[in-house]
Amino acid sequence: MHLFVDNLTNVDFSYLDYRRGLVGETWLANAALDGALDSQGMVCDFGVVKKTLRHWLDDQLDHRLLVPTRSPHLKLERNPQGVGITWQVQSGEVIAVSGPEQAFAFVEAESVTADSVAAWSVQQLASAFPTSVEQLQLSFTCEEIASPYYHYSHGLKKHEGNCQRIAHGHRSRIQIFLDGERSGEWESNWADRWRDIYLGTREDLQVESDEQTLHFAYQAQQGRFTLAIPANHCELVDCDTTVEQLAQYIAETISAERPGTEVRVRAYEGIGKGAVASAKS
Ligand SMILES: Nc1nc2c(c(=O)[nH]1)N=C([C@H](O)[C@H](O)COP(=O)(O)OP(=O)(O)OP(=O)(O)O)CN2
Repeated sequence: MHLFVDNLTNVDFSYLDYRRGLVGETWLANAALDGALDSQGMVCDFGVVKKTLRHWLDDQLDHRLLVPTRSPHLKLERNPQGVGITWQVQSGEVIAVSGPEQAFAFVEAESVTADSVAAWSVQQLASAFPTSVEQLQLSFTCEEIASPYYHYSHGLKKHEGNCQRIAHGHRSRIQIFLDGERSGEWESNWADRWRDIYLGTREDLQVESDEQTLHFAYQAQQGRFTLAIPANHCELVDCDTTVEQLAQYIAETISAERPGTEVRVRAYEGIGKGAVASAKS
């Protein structure tokens, strides 16, 4: 018998990609199980399926940096403070990240794709279900978005939860209204500007930064985090990168270019949530 659960949960994370660099991403998770019927006449109680998988996905993938451990572009070191990673991008540039172990997911694959992460997750979940479940399948899909969207990575050092991790991210739609009218042109501008971007807070910038490479570091509840990233993969902002403050930043930036226009921004963080901000200069 075959059982399925669509849209189990969504996971927000970043990953290292040879071509794109540091990519913020959001996937929806779907599950399917094969097995015989148990004494309740079920392959497995939906309550058990959803609780088990949501707990594992929230704990092991959500808000982590996914690192493909079989990639030739990776160098990985473990030290008493946690993990240090160096990643070579196709352009020849390098991204270096360090932080506590819990900020990373080490995916045994050559690259991070929806299929490789699903296959690795299924291996990790091998003993999570009763023996009556013969096979588990996971799949990850992207939210269908017909309008512009961007992928960003960031870290919120003041967040008491896992958003404090320096390199986690989202795939998010953006809606921009000028004098009440939706502007596809401005939405496309921001989707291009923030494609695979790191949004860094200026106060986290370190003195060793130069024109080529920006270095960020901070101490948060889970430990010390550092990131060195090519400057052309990064946009610096003077605020924390909560979605409230990013929506305001976008609205004010547009408003400065379009004085006298009422600018309203509806910025999403991942799927189905975000913030609205307005500006007029
Ligand atoms: N009001 C705000 N709350 C939160 C913000 C924010 O900008 N404004 N940001 C975060 C983090 O950036 C986090 O990455 C958001 O991820 P998400 O998975 O959506 O957050 P949750 O863990 O709360 O939700 P789950 O659906 O349970 O994963 C957090 N909060």
